Amino acid sequence: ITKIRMKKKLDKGTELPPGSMGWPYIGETLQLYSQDPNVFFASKQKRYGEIFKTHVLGCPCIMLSSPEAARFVLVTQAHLFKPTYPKSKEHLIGPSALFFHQGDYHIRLRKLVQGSLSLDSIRNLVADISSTAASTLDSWDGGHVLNTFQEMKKFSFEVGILAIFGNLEAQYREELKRNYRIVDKGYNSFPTSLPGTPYRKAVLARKRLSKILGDIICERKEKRLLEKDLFGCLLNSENEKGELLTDDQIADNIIGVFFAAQDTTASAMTWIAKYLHDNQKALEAVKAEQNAIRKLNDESNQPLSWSQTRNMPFTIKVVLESLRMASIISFTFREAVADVEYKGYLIPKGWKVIPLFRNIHHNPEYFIDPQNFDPTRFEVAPKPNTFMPFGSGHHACPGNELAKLEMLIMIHHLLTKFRCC
Ligand code: HEM
Repeated sequence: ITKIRMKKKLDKGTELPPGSMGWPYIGETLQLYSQDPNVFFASKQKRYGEIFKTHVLGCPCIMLSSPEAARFVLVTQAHLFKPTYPKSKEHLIGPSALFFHQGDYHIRLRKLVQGSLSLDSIRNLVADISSTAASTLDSWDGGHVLNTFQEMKKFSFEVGILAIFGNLEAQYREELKRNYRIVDKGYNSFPTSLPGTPYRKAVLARKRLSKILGDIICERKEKRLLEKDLFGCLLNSENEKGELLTDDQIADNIIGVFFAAQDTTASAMTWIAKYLHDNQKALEAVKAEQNAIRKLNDESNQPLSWSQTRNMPFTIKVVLESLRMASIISFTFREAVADVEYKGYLIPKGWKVIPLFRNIHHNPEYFIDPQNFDPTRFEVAPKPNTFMPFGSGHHACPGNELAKLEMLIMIHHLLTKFRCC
C-alpha cells in the first residue's frame, strides 16, 4: 500500500484507476475464488467501468474490460507490456518457449510457428486429421460412458503431433504421450520438489521429454531431412549470424505448442458438443450441412477435402459462437515494463495487466443477448476488436486456423456417425 501511495506522488496528473485492493497481502483473492469469476469481474466492471485495479494471487493488477483498452495493451503499446507466467509453469514448459518472450527471439520463433501453421501448410493435414478423427470415434464404440473432454484431449494431442512432426514413429509417439500426460497432470498442482508429488513427477517427466525430443532431433539430423513441418522448420532455422536453434530451444517450443494446442482445442470441442446438445435447431442445421457433404463424398467415394472444410457456412458459425460463449481463454496476463498512462490513469511498472476477453464477449453492447447461443449472429462480422477468442496483436494465436480446421473435421465425423439422445 505504501508503494502504491509513492507511485501516486511520483506521477503527478495521473492516478491509479478506481477499484479495491482488498485486504493486506491477500487482496481480493478470497472474493475471486469464493464466487463465480464471471460475477466477480462483471460486478467490478459495472461498478468501476472499463479499467479498474484489484489485488489477486499476491499481485497488484489492472483489469481492462473494453475492446479499446485490450487493443492498447496487446497491439498498439504491446512493447510496454511483457508476457508474464509463474516461474513454476515456465519451468515445466521450458523457458525458451516463444510465449514467454518479447523482441527479436520472439519474432524469429513466431515466424517459424506461424509459417508451419499457415493455411498453405495445414491444408495438407486434412486427410490425416480426418482419419485421426474417424479412429478416435471408432474407439468410442462399445456402449461405455466417456469423458468428452478427455477424449477430445487425446484427439487434439494427435493433431498436435501431426502438425509438429508429420508422421512420427509409433514408439516415439507413445513415449511423448505418456510423459506429456504426467507433465499435464502436475501443471496446476502445488509447485514443490517433494518426492512423489504431482509437480515433482511432472518435472521428472519433462526431463524425459527433453531426452526423447533430443533423440528425435539426432535422428532427423542424421537423415538430413528437410521437412516443412514445424519440427523441420525449427531444426533448419538460422538467424542472421547463421546460428541454429539449440536442442533445448527446439524442445521448449515443441512442448510449448503441445501445451498451447491441447486443452484449448479440446475444451472448445467439448463446449461445441454441449451447445449443440442444448440447441436442437442449431444441431439439425449442422447435421443437414454435414450429411450433405458426407452423401456427396460417399457417392463419389472421396474423402473429406480441404475445400469442403472451407465451405461449411453454418458449422463455422457454430464454432465461432461456441468460442464466444465459452471464451476458453477468459483473459490473459501481461506486466507493465514501465509506468504507463491510459486515459489519464496510471498503470504502474511491475503491475499485472489483464485484458478480460470474456467480459468483452459477454457485453450486450457488442453481442446482443450475450447469454443466448445464436450462431446466426456471425452472419454479420463483429465490431472491430470485440471478438478475440484467439487473442490479438503480437502474441495472438498462430494455431487459430488449425484449431478451427480440427473442430470442423471432428464435427463432420461426429455428427455423421453418431446421433444425439
Ligand atoms: C480453440 C483453440 C485455441 C484457443 C482458444 C487459443 C487461444 C490462444 C490465445 C488467446 C492466445 C494468446 C495468449 C496471449 O496473448 O497471452 C494463444 C497463443 C498461442 N497459441 Fe493458441 N489457441 C488455440 C489453439 C491453438 C493451437 C491448435 C495451437 C498450435 C498448434 C496454438 C498455439 C499457440 C501458440 C504457440 C501461442 C503463443 C503465441 C505467441 O506468444 O506469440 N493454439 N492461443
